[in-house]
Amino acid sequence: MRFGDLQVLERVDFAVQNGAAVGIVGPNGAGKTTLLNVLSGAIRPQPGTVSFQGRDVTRTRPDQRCRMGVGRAFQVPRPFGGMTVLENVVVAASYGGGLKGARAHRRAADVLDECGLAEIANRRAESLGLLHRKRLELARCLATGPKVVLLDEIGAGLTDAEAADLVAAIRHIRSSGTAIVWIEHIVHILVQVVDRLVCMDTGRVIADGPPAEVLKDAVVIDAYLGKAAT
Ligand SMILES: Nc1ncnc2c1ncn2[C@@H]1O[C@H](COP(=O)(O)OP(=O)(O)OP(=O)(O)O)[C@@H](O)[C@H]1O
Repeated sequence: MRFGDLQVLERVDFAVQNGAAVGIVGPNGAGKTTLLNVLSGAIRPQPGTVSFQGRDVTRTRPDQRCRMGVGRAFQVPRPFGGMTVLENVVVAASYGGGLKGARAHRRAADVLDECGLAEIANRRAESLGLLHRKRLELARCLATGPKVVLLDEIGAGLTDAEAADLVAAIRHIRSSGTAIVWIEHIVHILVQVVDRLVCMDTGRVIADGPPAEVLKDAVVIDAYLGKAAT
């Protein structure tokens, strides 16, 4: 993937198995969000292919990929501010999940429970603080009934207690068989959920494997962890 003269992803070969949980780390500007954009269909790789469950989806629109089971939670949540929390999740269940009427409402109610939002279901999204906005972003993603969720820095800005709740919620998602691809700078949170870590730097995958091994890889320490620690 390139933007003008800027090569943002280069020879990235990346596969996620059914039900797997993969963390993606790397310095700012490494290309992590761009990779999620390619996987979700927001941008088309040039050249390159994206497959989902054995089907080439490179030319499939993001909304169609969502209906197929590719869910996404964005780094900067943008809910429908004038709608309530419940209405936002019903929209996701209906348009992203393809459910109608009572079934969409039932899915939305279940997801609100799962994400700890049931008590504020009738609040307008525009009135929410950061924690609840992040939870709503996750809820909207889950309401689409995904087979894989692409999560972009949903832990950023949360307190330790809030992050612990988030870890529990994401573990629960995983236990239901949904695969997880999670970009996160807060590595100690990430490794509580994932069993594989991919480190990117300047558009390339520089390490890919069990978290304990990736975190002590000299190349990863030099490109990412060393800089993060200083
Ligand atoms: N639409 C775009 N047009 C031009 N350049 C872009 C575009 N999107 C991303 N970039 C550039 O691509 C590079 C990778 O950006 P990307 O957001 O994928 O990095 P990242 O690893 O997710 O970073 P961060 O950890 O800061 O979120 C950056 O140099 C960014 O400025």
